[in-house]
Amino acid sequence: MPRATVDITPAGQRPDEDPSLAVRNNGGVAPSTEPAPAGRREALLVLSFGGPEGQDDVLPFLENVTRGRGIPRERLEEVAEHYRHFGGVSPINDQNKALIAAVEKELAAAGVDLPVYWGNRNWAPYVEDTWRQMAEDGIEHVYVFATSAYASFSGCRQYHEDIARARVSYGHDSTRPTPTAEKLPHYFDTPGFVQANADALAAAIASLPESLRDTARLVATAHSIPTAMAAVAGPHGGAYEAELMAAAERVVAEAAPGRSFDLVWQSRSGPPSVPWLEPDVNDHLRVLAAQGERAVVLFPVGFISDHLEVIWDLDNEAKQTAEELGLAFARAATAGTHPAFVDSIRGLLEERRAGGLPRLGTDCPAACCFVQRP
Ligand SMILES: CC1=C(CCC(=O)O)c2cc3nc(cc4[nH]c(cc5[nH]c(cc1n2)c(C)c5CCC(=O)O)c(CCC(=O)O)c4C)C(CCC(=O)O)=C3C
Ligand SMILES: [Fe+2]
Repeated sequence: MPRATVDITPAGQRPDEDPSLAVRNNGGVAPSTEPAPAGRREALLVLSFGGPEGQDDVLPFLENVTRGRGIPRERLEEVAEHYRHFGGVSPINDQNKALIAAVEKELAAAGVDLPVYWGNRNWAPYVEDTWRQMAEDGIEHVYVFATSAYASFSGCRQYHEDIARARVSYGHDSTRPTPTAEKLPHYFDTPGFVQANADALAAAIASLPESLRDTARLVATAHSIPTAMAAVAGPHGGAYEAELMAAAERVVAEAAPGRSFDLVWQSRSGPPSVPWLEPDVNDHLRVLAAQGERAVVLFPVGFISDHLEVIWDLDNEAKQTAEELGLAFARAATAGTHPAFVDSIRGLLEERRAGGLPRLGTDCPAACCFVQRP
């Protein structure tokens, strides 16, 4: 089946025709258009956000996440409470371990002999430590699967920066060369990611009482980001919203053909004076109730696992909002370890190993998603 893509760049234009592409935003390494050289020792790195493993980790973790980001103290204390509610343990680490186990199994079944490593930006195992391990294991080239499917500073560029930092951190005091690396492209439009989300949406619709299934309002959610960040997402701006809209359209076309849906935002942070994408999911539920809607199905297509921002901000907060408004509520699962999603991850890896034209997320113009820090 041909791979569906959304053309974020203008017709016929490759991102690297942009004159700002003197240096690629890919850890300093231009992605190859040749097949992987025979005999090169390669690995897959699952690069993620990281999360605390207990109450003592919560504040140091939050300090790592927000260092230099201008997040008010009150917001941090509020988010700390969300983690404390779950014993200070983020579900994201177990979810990443499960994803890695599923990908390892998938690669083995397909006869792809490639070790899979795990590293994070904000908590152990830190990506710098994983990089050292990979280098010491003799790995020469790393394909990086970031646990975000979309463009934006937070979802793409920051992962490129993590890769660059990890490469340099190993390079200085070692006898072996630091491995080269390439980030795998955005994957919101891969058939497996769409299929996983569509199956989950169909199941969530089916979980409602029969009388509400056909009329329930379908609501896609994603992490809000500052509007200034959204404006510069992708080579030409606006790619975060465009990719999310494209993904949600495909998911609904698959799970509930012909039905309309809304795309709204969750988990806003930052000081109130800084504008973020709106409407917030809770405000949107109020509008829907006022319009006479009786049921909603939320599908968090902006995330790939049911981590804390999903289980707290949707299963607690948004659900409670819906209850207060008398709206029946269902929440679709994220892609998680759905076999179709895992299959598409193998596909992304094999696509890059075969060479060919690198796509957005692998080959990003130098200024892509660049945001001035607060
Ligand atoms: C676009 C996006 C994704 C999706 C892409 C991706 O998945 O990467 C995402 C994912 C996640 N965000 C997460 C957690 C947090 N995000 C924060 C803060 C922020 N997120 C932002 C954006 C995003 N975030 C932004 C613009 C900020 C403001 C600070 C800054 O400009 O960088 C804060 C600080 C407190 C707060 O302000 O909320 C926390 C604790 C977790 C882990 C959950 C768990 O532990 O299970 C995950 C997967
Ligand atoms: Fe976040």
